[in-house]
Amino acid sequence: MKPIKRIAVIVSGGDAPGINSVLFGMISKNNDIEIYGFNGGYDGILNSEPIYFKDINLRQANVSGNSILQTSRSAAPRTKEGRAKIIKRLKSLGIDTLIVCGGDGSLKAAELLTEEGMPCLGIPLTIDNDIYGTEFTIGYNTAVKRVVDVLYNLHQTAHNMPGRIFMVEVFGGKSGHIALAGALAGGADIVIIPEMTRRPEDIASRIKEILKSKNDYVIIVCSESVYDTRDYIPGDQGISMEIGKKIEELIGMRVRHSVLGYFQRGGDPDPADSLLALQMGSFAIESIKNGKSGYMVGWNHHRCVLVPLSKVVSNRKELDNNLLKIALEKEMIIGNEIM
Ligand SMILES: Nc1ncnc2c1ncn2[C@@H]1O[C@H](COP(=O)(O)OP(=O)(O)OP(=O)(O)O)[C@@H](O)[C@H]1O
Ligand SMILES: O=P(O)(O)OC[C@H]1O[C@](O)(CO)[C@@H](O)[C@@H]1O
Repeated sequence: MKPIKRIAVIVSGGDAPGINSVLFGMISKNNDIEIYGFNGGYDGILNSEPIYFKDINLRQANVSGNSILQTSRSAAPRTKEGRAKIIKRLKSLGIDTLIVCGGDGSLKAAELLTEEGMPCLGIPLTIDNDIYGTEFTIGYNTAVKRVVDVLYNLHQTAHNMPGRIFMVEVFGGKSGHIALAGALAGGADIVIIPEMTRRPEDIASRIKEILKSKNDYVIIVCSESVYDTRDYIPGDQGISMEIGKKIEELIGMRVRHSVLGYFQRGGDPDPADSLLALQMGSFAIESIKNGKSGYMVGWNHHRCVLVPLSKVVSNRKELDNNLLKIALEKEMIIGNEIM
């Protein structure tokens, strides 16, 4: 087997806390391998010069959410011609393997590049946690913590001025992982997620029930993508306002809103994400040394594993069953699973 000398790393799609820790994990195993990075995702391969990582003090950067490598959404990998340009550029620099840190779209591109002649390895990095083959994605735990921090504060103002209804809209793309975990950990009363149906009438009657029995307040967590009349477009915000309006009409009470938005994606990583990222970065290098490509590094049963990229991109990740069961038992979800 030909010894691997040069690896390039990119971050692609939405950023997530923990990028620097992935790099830190890679460098500590650097031995006989040169590691380069490109700023700006797939576009960066075409438009920028590689950065050699040995020159950078990663120890300090490890704890920061201000990433050494910037990310982007780019058009190039979506066409065969674009991918051919990316492969040509990487080969001209003598790169043996490309490591792609990103979400499902980025990993799809990595799968296609591998098929077309550029060996790639994927690392699941997205706050949404919506990637098949891994229990957690890098950035997810930090994003859930952001939601929970807000809910803790909300409980206090809600307690101080009782009798009110609060609605918090959270990120998560087309999945409800952040909303479900955030709502449970943050003690919300109701959670609205894209995987389950939600009739405003049912939500309204549950709100009335809670206000009557507890006599204090109601906190609702709503996923950003729960549109019924059209498809969700990444970055869309405001569906909670629409649902809130319907609830107001049904109950005759005001719904008070907070749309969390990008605040959930920025900031320093929590230790859980730093440690996950460090291990995935280190494992990726180890795997490349063992001649692996065409895989994603996943996290299952407390350890890193390799999952074929083809499997990752052709399957949908289910919600955590235990969390879903608890939310249903507590009547935080009023609806049925969407098939
Ligand atoms: N079907 C596809 N084929 C080829 N390349 C793709 C495809 N989908 C996405 N990509 C590439 O991956 C990049 C990132 O994809 P996308 O914007 O969907 O984010 P992501 O990686 O899914 O992360 P996140 O959902 O967390 O933002 C795109 O800008 C594009 O370059
Ligand atoms: O930064 P953009 O392109 O507006 O995308 C926002 C989307 O990206 C994500 O943060 C995932 O990276 C989603 O949670 C969110 O809907």
